[in-house]
Amino acid sequence: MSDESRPSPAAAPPGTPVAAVIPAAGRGVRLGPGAPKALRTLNGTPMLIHAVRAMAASRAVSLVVVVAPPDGAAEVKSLLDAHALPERTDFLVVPGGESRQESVRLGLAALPPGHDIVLVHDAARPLVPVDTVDAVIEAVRDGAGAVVPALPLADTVKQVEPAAAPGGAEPVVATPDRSLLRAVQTPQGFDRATLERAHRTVTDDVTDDASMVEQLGERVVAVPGHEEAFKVTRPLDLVLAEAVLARRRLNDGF
Ligand SMILES: Nc1ccn([C@@H]2O[C@H](COP(=O)(O)OP(=O)(O)OP(=O)(O)O)[C@@H](O)[C@H]2O)c(=O)n1
Ligand SMILES: C[C@](O)(CO)[C@H](O)COP(=O)(O)O
Repeated sequence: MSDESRPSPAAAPPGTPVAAVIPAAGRGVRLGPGAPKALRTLNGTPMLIHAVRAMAASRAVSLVVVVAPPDGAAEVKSLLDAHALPERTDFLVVPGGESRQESVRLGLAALPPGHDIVLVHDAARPLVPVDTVDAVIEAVRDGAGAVVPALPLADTVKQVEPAAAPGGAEPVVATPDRSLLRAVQTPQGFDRATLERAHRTVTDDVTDDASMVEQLGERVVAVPGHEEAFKVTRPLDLVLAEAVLARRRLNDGF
C-alpha cells in the first residue's frame, strides 16, 4: 500500500502511553545574544524546565525526550537532575541537529517502543497549560493522525512580494480571508507511526511537524490553542512570559 493511500489510524485505547519530544537545540538568534534560548531563565528557572514541567503535568505523558543543543546534552541532564520533576515521568536527553526538523527526527529515533502517541513540543513554548496538552492528546486518542493547537488571528494578514532590497517597501498582492487562517502552536500530537512515516518521507524544509503529515496527504485537525502557549521568539516575549508567571504566582497565592 502506498504511503498516500493509507487509512487514518484507528482510535487509540484510553491507556495508550504518550511520549513528548521537546526540541530544545535552537540558538535563539531572534532573542539576541546569550545562552541557547532553552537554557535562558524565566523567573529564575530555565525555559526548558518550564516546558518539561508543562508536558509532565499531563498524567498521560509517561516519557519526555529532551533534544538538547548539540554540545549541551550533559548540561541539560544536570538541569533535569537539579529540578523537581514528577516521579511518574521518565526522561531521556539526546543531542539535537542543525534544524528543528532534524532535532525532532533525532528525538523520535530515541523513543523506545510502546509509546504510540507522540507530542512534539517547542522548549520555546514554556507556558502551555495542561488543559491544552490534554486536549491535543484526546484528539489523537479519538483517531486523528495529527493534531495542532491553533488560535484565530488577531491581525489582518497581507500577502506581499519580497522587497527589492532588505527593509524596502513590499508590494501587497492579496488579503487572505483571515477567518480561514489559524496561528498554530505546540504541542502537536501524532499517532506515532504517522509521525515517523512523515519524518522518513518528507525532506522539504518545513517549520512544523504537522505540515509533514499534510504532505503525506493525511488529515490534520486543529483544536483550540491557548494564548499562554505563545512562543518565546523575540525579547518582548520574555517580558510577557515573566508577566504570565507573576500572574500565576499571584493566583496560586505564593
Ligand atoms: N536546530 C534546532 C532549531 C530549533 N530547535 C527548537 O525548535 C523550537 C522552535 O524553534 P525557534 O523558536 O525558532 O527556536 P530557535 O531556532 O532557537 O530560534 P531562532 O530561529 O530565533 O534562532 C525551539 O524550542 C528550538 O530550541 C531545535 O531543537 N533544533
Ligand atoms: C512549530 C511552531 O512553533 C508552530 O508554530 C513553529 O512553526 C516553529 O517555527 P520557528 O520558525 O522554528 O520558530
